[in-house]
Amino acid sequence: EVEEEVKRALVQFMEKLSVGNAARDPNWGWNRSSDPCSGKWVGVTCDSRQKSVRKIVLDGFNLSGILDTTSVCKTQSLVVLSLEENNIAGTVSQEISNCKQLTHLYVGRNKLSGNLPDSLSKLNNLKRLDISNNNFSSELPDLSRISGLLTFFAENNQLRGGIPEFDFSNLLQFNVSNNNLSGPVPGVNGRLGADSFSGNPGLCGKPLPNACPPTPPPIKESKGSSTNQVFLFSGYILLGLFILLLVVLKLVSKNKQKEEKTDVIKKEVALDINSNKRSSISSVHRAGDNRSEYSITSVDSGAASSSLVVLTSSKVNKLKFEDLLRAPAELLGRGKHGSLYRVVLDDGLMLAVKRLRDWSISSEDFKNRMQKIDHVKHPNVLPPLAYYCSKQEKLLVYEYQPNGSLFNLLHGSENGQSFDWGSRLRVAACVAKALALIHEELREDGIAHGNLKSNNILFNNNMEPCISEYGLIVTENHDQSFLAQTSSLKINDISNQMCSTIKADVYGFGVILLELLTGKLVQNNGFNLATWVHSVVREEWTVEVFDEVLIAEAASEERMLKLLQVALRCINQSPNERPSMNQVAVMINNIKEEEERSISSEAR
Ligand SMILES: Nc1ncnc2c1ncn2[C@@H]1O[C@H](COP(=O)(O)OP(=O)(O)OP(=O)(O)O)[C@@H](O)[C@H]1O
Repeated sequence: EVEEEVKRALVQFMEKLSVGNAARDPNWGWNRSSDPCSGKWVGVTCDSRQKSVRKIVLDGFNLSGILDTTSVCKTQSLVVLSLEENNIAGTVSQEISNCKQLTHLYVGRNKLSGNLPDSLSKLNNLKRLDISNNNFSSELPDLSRISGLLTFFAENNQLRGGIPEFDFSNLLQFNVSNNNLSGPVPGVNGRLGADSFSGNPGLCGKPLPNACPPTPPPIKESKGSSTNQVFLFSGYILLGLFILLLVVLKLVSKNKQKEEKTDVIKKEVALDINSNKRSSISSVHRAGDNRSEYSITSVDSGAASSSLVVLTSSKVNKLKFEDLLRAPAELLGRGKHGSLYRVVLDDGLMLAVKRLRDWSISSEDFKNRMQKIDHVKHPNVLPPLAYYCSKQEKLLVYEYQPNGSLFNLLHGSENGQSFDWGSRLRVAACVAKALALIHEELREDGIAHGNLKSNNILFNNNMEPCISEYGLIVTENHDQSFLAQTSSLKINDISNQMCSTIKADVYGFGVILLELLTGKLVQNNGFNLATWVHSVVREEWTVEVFDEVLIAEAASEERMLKLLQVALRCINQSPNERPSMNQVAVMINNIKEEEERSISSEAR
């Protein structure tokens, strides 16, 4: 039975919600004399033990009272609260954050009003949020911390203020049209159309037709929102300083010419970057050498500890730090370890600049690591083009890949519809080979990928998959054995740690195979892909796991099963049982060749 206190709160919630409604039929429930679970209250779903309420779904019941958030969130086990299409008034109060487990909150098509509470941002399990078609009139809460949010509907309210930065990389649907929002639309990376933002006279910028007026350089900004803008605006400041620099330089060089002939020119200019700290930028340029280095050094410390270093890729050997800062930057997303910006250079070359955060690595180690990472050359590996490293800031520059990620292809608007079996097998084979190479090349340096997931597999101009963001901060994936193991490892046990990072990559690759085979998200509403596949296979309903799209195209069940076997070996709970990426690459290549043979024999 449900706890008495929770039951009492639910009865109160309903009393307020249905005030003014005619008496309900006798099967309505929602009274103190029956239990929400065993008493079958209308709209209530409980867990299998009938002990806790999991869902309340009361859509279209003509409820016309007010929403008592405090009472309903006494039910902390609540996962779904859906009250759409009623006439409910009142506000959503701060106490909504007590509903910690909520994954779905639907209150659209009601008469709710007032402020949206900041505490909404604490619902970090939230996947779907619908507050559309109400009278909410506050600013949008900052939901960027909810990285798993898939849909957000807030259209047809009176919301005002700017749009906070959302994590658009996972968002499948987003709508804030017909409100009073203003300011620039944050970078949506072509994932959303104008419809998502229309009907807000004060909004501007892509994908809306009206461009934003030129932005003035920042005056003193409040701390929270300033860091990203500093990155954008420091470009303008720098441009001014750069012109100044040229003038100064001309004067200085005139004097110096007489003294000595040197092929090294050193320039120094003070600039104000990041939180008003005085820093200086110096550039060293060697005649006849196409490598350029730019250093930002703190005036306070005076230590020459940081620089923008262009790596061996020929594409940007003339890239200058100024070019990077001057160019407009658009936020593409915020991952666990930093933000990603798209920067368009004057010559049209598009770069993706990753601004790393919270990585406690010394500048020396960081530089060494970048040099090593630069050695990996493979058509299916995306190397960084340049990096920048100072005490406060670490940037990595990649070429922008316009064709999106494997995650987008599988779970984006098309849901993998046009991603056929042959292509999926090819992607699996290419990625396996490239990952095997990364392991081979970097094993001795103690570097593995560290964060392998479908978001980090990008498609280049030729729609070839490329492994990106390797060798950075090691991220925990859902490989529990890895977590358990690393936490018990001694810190100095480097080779062991290395081994488990490599095995964690194999696990990550196994999960990518599962995504390719099932078309399902890795995590969704408490759903875990690996656990689900295991349970389906255990029940011997194996064919049920495959993506409907693959079944519909009559892909070879035999070969899908073979690939599934490889995936299951990769996600083996015990890391030592997992194959090496070399072995995986061979197994997948065999499956691919088998597929190609069968296609050519069918064609005959
Ligand atoms: N070079 C690139 N070109 C185009 N898109 C990119 C590039 N690098 C990453 N992306 C895409 O931009 C989005 C944001 O990238 P970001 O690296 O910030 O997120 P993430 O990979 O999910 O996070 P993290 O790696 O920090 O865990 C992702 O959807 C990713 O697929």
